[in-house]
Amino acid sequence: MATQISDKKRPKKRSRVESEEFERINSLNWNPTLTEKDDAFSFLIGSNELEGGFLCLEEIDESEYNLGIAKSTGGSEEKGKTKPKKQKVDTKNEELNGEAKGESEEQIEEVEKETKQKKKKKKKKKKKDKINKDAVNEAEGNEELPAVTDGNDDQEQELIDETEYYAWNELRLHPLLMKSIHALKFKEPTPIQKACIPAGAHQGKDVVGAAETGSGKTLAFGLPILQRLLEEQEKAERQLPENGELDEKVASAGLLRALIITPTRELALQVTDHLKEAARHSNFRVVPIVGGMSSEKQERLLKTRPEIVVGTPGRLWELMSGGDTHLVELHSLSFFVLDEADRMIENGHFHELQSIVDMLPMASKSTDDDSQKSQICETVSSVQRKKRQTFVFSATIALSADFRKKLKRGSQKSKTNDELNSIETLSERAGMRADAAIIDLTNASILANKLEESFIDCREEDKDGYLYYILSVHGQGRTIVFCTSIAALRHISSLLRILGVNVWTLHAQMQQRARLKAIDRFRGHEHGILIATDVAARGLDIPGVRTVIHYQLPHSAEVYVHRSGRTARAHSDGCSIALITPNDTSKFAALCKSFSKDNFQRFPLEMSYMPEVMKRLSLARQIDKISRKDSQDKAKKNWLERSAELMELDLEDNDSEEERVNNHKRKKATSAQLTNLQEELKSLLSRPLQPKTFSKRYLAGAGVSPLLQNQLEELARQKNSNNSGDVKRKKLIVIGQDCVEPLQALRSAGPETKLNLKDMAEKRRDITELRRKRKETKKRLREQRRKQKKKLQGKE
Ligand SMILES: Nc1ncnc2c1ncn2[C@@H]1O[C@H](COP(=O)(O)OP(=O)(O)OP(=O)(O)O)[C@@H](O)[C@H]1O
Repeated sequence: MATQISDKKRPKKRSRVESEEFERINSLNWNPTLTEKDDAFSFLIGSNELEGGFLCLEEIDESEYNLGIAKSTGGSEEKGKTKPKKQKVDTKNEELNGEAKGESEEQIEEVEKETKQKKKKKKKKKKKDKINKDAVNEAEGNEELPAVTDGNDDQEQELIDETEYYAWNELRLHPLLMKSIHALKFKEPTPIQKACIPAGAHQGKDVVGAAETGSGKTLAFGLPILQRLLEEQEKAERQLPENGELDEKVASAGLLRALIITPTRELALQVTDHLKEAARHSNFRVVPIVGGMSSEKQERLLKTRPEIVVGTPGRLWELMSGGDTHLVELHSLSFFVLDEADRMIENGHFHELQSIVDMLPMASKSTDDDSQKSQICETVSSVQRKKRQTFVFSATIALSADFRKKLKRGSQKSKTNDELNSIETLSERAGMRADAAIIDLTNASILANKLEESFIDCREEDKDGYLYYILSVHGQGRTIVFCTSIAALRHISSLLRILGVNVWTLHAQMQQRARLKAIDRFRGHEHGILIATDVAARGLDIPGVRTVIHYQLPHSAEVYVHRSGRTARAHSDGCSIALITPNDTSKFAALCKSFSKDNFQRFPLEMSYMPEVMKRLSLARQIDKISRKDSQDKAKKNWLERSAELMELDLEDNDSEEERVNNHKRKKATSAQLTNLQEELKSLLSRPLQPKTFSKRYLAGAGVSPLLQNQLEELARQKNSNNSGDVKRKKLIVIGQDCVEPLQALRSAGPETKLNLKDMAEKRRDITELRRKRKETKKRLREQRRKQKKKLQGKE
């Protein structure tokens, strides 16, 4: 019957998408038990609620959301039953589709009418948004911004198997957000997203979130923010008169709704991009405010009054203290986020952050009377003036102090300013409520699940050799090499470049433009190598990073976790290799202790490569030394000449004729030596790195043809499968430049590479004891000698 009426009443020329949607509506199960009084959609939501096991919702009109997504609701049992159905994504039709579920024909007509009206309204708004977005685009220097689409765009209508996205349904996200999630092809929410979205988006709670690196924390706070903003927007629209005049006001209000603070500029830009992706089907604008870029440009960006601002504390505070109107109108702020919160309380960020936090209106102040004072706020309905939510996220919160326990105990006593340098006091000052949801998904080791860790113990002077070995023998996939100091970074990047290894560098003393360029280039190269300081340790999300090398150990366990977390992100795996010198052993043991690790794997090395590695390295070091000396001399000379010029002095050449000749000769000899060294190295580098001899255990794949390489690999596979029952027999693996990436080498290595950390700790204790005894003996001997000397002197 439904089909007949719809056929009669609707114009015959109907779009394919529309007719598909109506077929789908008509094919839905009719629930005859529903009375007119019942909420038309409650049976849909209700089932979802039961299956999802959610708590009551706060301030949410459920019938407005989840409708497009609800078609596959019914919980896990229904999951299997639902036929995978390919359909075009079209938000408007989804709305229509969802709202029409379980309705009579008249209701369908009504819905159609309503949809048309909505379409009209949205068109108007779209025009407005386009103007706003264009302004942002212009201010960002034509930086690409996703266009606001209404879902009618043909290119957007990809075929999507929505049943694949079933796991998202429980989270009841707005259809526009689901549309972005489809576009991002995120089939299911990550555990931290699953846990944070109900608390943050539906219960309106403050959230403290801890989960491993690369686990999707950005969307765990980003989606709740966008969900609530979309809800508010729709509520406001519903409450406004049909003519749409006030609608325009709401759209143009342009209040700051969410302020997200990150510790590094790169992370702020990345979070911005990520949120822009998620918000691409809404009209909310996300803008980055970071140091190292023109403040005028950023002020222009803020003039477009974006709803979401992501920034670093320094630049944000600079603009806030300068009185930027958009940033200081904080009464409208509904979300305050501290990403990588534990880094924020460290030196260098803390004071600006503290000042920003102090600017936030306190909960009591942000009530109605306060906002009534603001003229702008009056144009926005009260739905936009809810309590501010605070989100505090990091992979390593649980490592740093007893923040979690304190929050659980509700020990929220106010502290003095001096004591503010801890996450809990900072969050408290930011207005975090005592009933915040604490979501800690970190395991005992804190480290990412799919991360394989290893180490190489070596002498300080051999570090460069091992680094070159890993990069040249296993140079597969993207690699980040972490240094603690910029001097070390300069040293190894220079050596590696001389050795013909193409590397990019990233450190805090670089200009922002160069920093971003380095990341971009690294991102664009499948086997790229980035040498970085800890400025790249946190948050940087570059897909395909297969290996992280700790050239120097970091100062803290947190930094180790974040550095290693640049690999094995989202659903991928990866490995980390730490280069440990005798000086590092106690630091390393302490690190292992903080991760509750009992054994660690030694990275498998084919030592027969080392003579060739060291030969090349020795030449590179000599070349580096000569070039460095030469450039230092030139810099010194330039400085002298410049200073003399400034002081209008003539530089006298005091060298005698003989000295000048000798200098000239020396220079000529050095230059000849440099040329010889370069020639020698060039000839070595022209052939692939070869092992000195074939090892019993490994066959070297370097320098062999792909065919032979395949044959050797096949042979190795056969050998390994024959040996599978005999664990103790060493495996045969093939390593080579075109073959084995570090993770694979690590996985193929035998059990002998496992290092028991308890044994290591015992050995260390023995060594310490030995040193102590030696010291004591020396002291005793010294004492004896002194006494003997005294005796002798007395006799004399
Ligand atoms: N539901 C999802 N399914 C698949 N991939 C996802 C999902 N959510 C996020 N991602 C992707 O996972 C990667 C890591 O996400 P994100 O940067 O948010 O992690 P993080 O937990 O903040 O990491 P870190 O602690 O290192 O900052 C990103 O590339 C992101 O696009």
